[in-house]
Amino acid sequence: MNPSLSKFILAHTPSSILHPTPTMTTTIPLNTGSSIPALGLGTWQSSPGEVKAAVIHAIESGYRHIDCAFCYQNEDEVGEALKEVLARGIVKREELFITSKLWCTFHTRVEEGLKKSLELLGLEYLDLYLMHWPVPMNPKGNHPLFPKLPDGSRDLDLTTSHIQTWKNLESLVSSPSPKVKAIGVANYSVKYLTKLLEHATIVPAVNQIENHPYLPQQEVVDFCREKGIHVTAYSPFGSTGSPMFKDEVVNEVAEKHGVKAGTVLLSYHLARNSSVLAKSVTPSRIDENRKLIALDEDDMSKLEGISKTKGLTRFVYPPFGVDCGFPDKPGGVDLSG
Ligand SMILES: NC(=O)C1=CN([C@@H]2O[C@H](COP(=O)(O)OP(=O)(O)OC[C@H]3O[C@@H](n4cnc5c(N)ncnc54)[C@H](OP(=O)(O)O)[C@@H]3O)[C@@H](O)[C@H]2O)C=CC1
Ligand SMILES: O=C[C@H](O)[C@@H](O)[C@@H](O)[C@H](O)C(=O)O
Repeated sequence: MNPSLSKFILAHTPSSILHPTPTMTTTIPLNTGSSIPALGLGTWQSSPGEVKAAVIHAIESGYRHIDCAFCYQNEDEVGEALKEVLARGIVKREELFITSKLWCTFHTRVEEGLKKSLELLGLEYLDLYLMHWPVPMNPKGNHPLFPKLPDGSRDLDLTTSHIQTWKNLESLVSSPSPKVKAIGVANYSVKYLTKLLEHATIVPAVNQIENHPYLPQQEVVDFCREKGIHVTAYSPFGSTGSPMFKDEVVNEVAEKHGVKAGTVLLSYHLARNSSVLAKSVTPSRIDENRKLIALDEDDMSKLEGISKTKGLTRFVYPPFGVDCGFPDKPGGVDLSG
């Protein structure tokens, strides 16, 4: 079949048909011909000393997708966990989907950034490498990850553009023996994606964004769908302390199905044909988060109604001082290109 026709059909097929009974190992196609497991374990703010056990527990209990990043400063421990599960034969490398991300101070050093993450994780290749934010920061500033200017603001590298960074990421894929199976972006708005696509040779496989009923980002999700870019949702519970577990509407939908609030918050993304990342270092919660259900149209319209009534809440927005193009966060320097 003509590839653009099959892309069109996929993009317009309701996810209830694509995933009638979603499970944590349901996979969703990427524009690379590969696919991504619907549920991934998040590792941001998973403390060293806790994250190794969390990753081992998750893989033992069936997770196959782990979301990592150099700036989480725990990739060495995630690597220890991967080494152990692979050595014990619990999984084979090719059964895992491992993502890492290029940090902002590495935009001009893409190969070095990748090499560092691969070394820390003890891997030969990544399944997905993302540009963490479209925001280059000074690689020679007063801190290797979070450089600041004397006034306390983040030390941006205004001589570099996220578009050039993308070109450098593209070279990773076209190198003779690529160490990344796919490249993508994170925290991209429609504005930044539009600029990127004007110059891209490779369409990003994934855009990883904050996404949940308090921040549906429907315009980004629709744009990505139209362009064949898979969306991965982060902070599905509202990040640290899982504030959205208390939401009345979420609990109403959960009660209807006889499940916990977390199941509804995770399943919401499956119904949108997105994958989702849930972070926990608590074994019982890692287990609990495996449960996914098929939500119906009525559930989805209730969940969609939350932000219409309460307005939008974005839980993760670092103080870059940059206008990333999100309508709910105007102001700051425009780096879209
Ligand atoms: N690309 C990007 O810029 C970003 C990517 N991400 C990725 O997405 C992942 C998920 O997002 P994150 O912001 O961490 O937040 P989440 O929305 O996944 O929430 C994590 C919080 O929820 C708690 N929790 C998890 N499961 C349960 C449960 N079943 N019951 C009660 N509480 C629970 C965790 O506690 P505990 O661990 O103590 O159990 C933790 O406090 C990140 O870890 C990271 O991998 C996140 C933010 C930005
Ligand atoms: O992935 C998680 C988030 O993007 C996180 O990496 C940033 O919020 C970072 O802590 C920052 O302050 O810039």
